[in-house]
Amino acid sequence: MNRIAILGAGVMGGSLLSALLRSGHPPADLVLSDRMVLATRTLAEEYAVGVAPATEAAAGASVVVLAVKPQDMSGLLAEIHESIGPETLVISIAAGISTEYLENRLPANTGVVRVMPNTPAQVDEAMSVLSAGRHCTAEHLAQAERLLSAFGQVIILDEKHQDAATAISGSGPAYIFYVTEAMIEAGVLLGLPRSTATEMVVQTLYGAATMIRETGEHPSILREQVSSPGGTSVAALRALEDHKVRAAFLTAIEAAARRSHELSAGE
Ligand SMILES: NC(=O)C1=CN([C@@H]2O[C@H](COP(=O)(O)OP(=O)(O)OC[C@H]3O[C@@H](n4cnc5c(N)ncnc54)[C@H](OP(=O)(O)O)[C@@H]3O)[C@@H](O)[C@H]2O)C=CC1
Ligand SMILES: O=C(O)[C@@H]1CCC=N1
Repeated sequence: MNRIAILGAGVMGGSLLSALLRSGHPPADLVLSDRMVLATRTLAEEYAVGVAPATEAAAGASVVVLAVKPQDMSGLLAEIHESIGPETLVISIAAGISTEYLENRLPANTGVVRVMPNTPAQVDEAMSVLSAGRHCTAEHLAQAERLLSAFGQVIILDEKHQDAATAISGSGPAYIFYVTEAMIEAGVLLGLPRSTATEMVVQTLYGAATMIRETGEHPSILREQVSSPGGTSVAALRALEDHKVRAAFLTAIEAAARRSHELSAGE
């Protein structure tokens, strides 16, 4: 039995579903469940996968992916408790929800892996950070790693780092999209057509990210290469320093990690 049940068919559940299909999982091995029955049916029809109530989906699965909001997790765990078999691997992608929280609400000795993925899973460029629960075997962890590395990079970390991972890579795409919006807006302010500004910004982000990855250079070296003495870049960077943009990023990412920690307490 290789069935994977995805419980929660929202943004992330849908992203994981499409990523798993692209990576070669047969549609017959995937089943989706969500309390929004109509939306689930639409998604299931689009991808030709099965749809079932959470209890039924979980009962027939070797891997159960929990993709509901942290605030909905305890209700879902109560619902599926009886459906989790001794061999079932439970993978949770919920921000802030610890493996201990999950283990305390699942049958004794259930293998649990906590994962923080991100939406670039939609384009096979996810960053997924995995942490093993107490009863997770080496085979469980390898299984989770295989599943997630099909649509991006995987790092295995001690669970104490999950709030940081959530703040950096889980929420990270939101910060990058925000910076992208701001740069496009600046282009429009300078009189460029929006579509032209968008093309310039997107290619610049893509090129800069590719340079960081391919050169292996520290970003500060790459930034210095752009900053000609007495030139335009250094004038802009001074304005960013004046507006404390670096400090704003530190504060913002600390706030995200704090929020992840609060979610673990059910707040
Ligand atoms: N979005 C992101 O970038 C990332 C999200 N995550 C995590 O993924 C999880 C899902 O987030 P996201 O996809 O954004 O949220 P969404 O709200 O888009 O999706 C969650 C879905 O689960 C449904 N749901 C709630 N309770 C149940 C239940 N008991 N049974 C079945 N379905 C249920 C919700 O229904 P309803 O709409 O009625 O509430 C909703 O459709 C969260 O825990 C989040 O922390 C992790 C990494 C990145
Ligand atoms: O904003 C959130 O809570 C989720 C978790 C990480 C990304 N999105």
